[in-house]
Amino acid sequence: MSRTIGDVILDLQNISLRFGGVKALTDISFDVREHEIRAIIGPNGAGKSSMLNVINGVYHPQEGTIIFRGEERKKMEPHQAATQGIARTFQNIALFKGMSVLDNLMTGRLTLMKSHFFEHALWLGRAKKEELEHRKKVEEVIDFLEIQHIRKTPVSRLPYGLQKRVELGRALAAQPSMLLLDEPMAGMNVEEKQDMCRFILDVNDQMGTTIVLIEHDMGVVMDISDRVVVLDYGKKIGDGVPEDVKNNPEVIKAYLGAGH
Ligand SMILES: Nc1ncnc2c1ncn2[C@@H]1O[C@H](COP(=O)(O)OP(=O)(O)OP(=O)(O)O)[C@@H](O)[C@H]1O
Repeated sequence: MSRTIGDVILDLQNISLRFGGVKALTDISFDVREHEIRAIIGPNGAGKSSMLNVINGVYHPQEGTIIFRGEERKKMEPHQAATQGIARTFQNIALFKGMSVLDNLMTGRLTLMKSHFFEHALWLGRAKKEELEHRKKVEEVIDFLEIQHIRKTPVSRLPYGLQKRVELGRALAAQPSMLLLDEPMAGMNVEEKQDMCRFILDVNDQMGTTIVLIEHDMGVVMDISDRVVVLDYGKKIGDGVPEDVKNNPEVIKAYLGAGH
């Protein structure tokens, strides 16, 4: 599949979010188009993770409007985000460390499971059929991410870079139409970063998944993103294609000021 960037599917309008006296986001507006890779960048504490949490319903903004696939809301609820096909990964890996890679990926299917807990426990007809279907999808993700050799390994025994890949796998197991990635390459060596870049591009291209990503590595951001939004102290200071953002004086000043 060769991707074509489509219409706006997520439109964030005038979002403001406060925690007591801390203004995490002030009047932020930007949009995300179908199939694009949209990066959110900015110095530490700029409000990037808060923005992802607004998109997937973990944080509720005091002001603003979120329009996702034509539905307008003041806030998103986590279950709405999940059922509407939004999945995310976290800055600090949030896997079940004692469980195998396969079982961790199966937890990514939970929101899609229809049969009742008791049917699963008793392995009744519908549950059995459903579980086999979920297994099949998870095996597809395992093949896609080239992690067949570690499918039975407990996550705690894996090197950091592979744990990050498993976390991507768990998000993909939910077959999201939009994937929110919070620093997918943080703490990785060059080779691990190259692998992760390739997988992100493949997910976007072959699965058609729209990607919103926070990343500190500017080389990576400028290489793989279609458009970049820049936050600083909770305010938007830049938005556009990588070339424009790179040459935006306000962005350069914010980064130099932050010692990047
Ligand atoms: N749950 C919370 N309670 C109180 N303050 C919060 C909370 N979450 C974020 N903040 C504050 O909001 C501001 C933005 O934080 P956020 O984590 O969104 O920034 P960030 O750009 O993701 O930073 P980093 O690059 O360091 O991860 C910070 O001042 C932070 O302390």
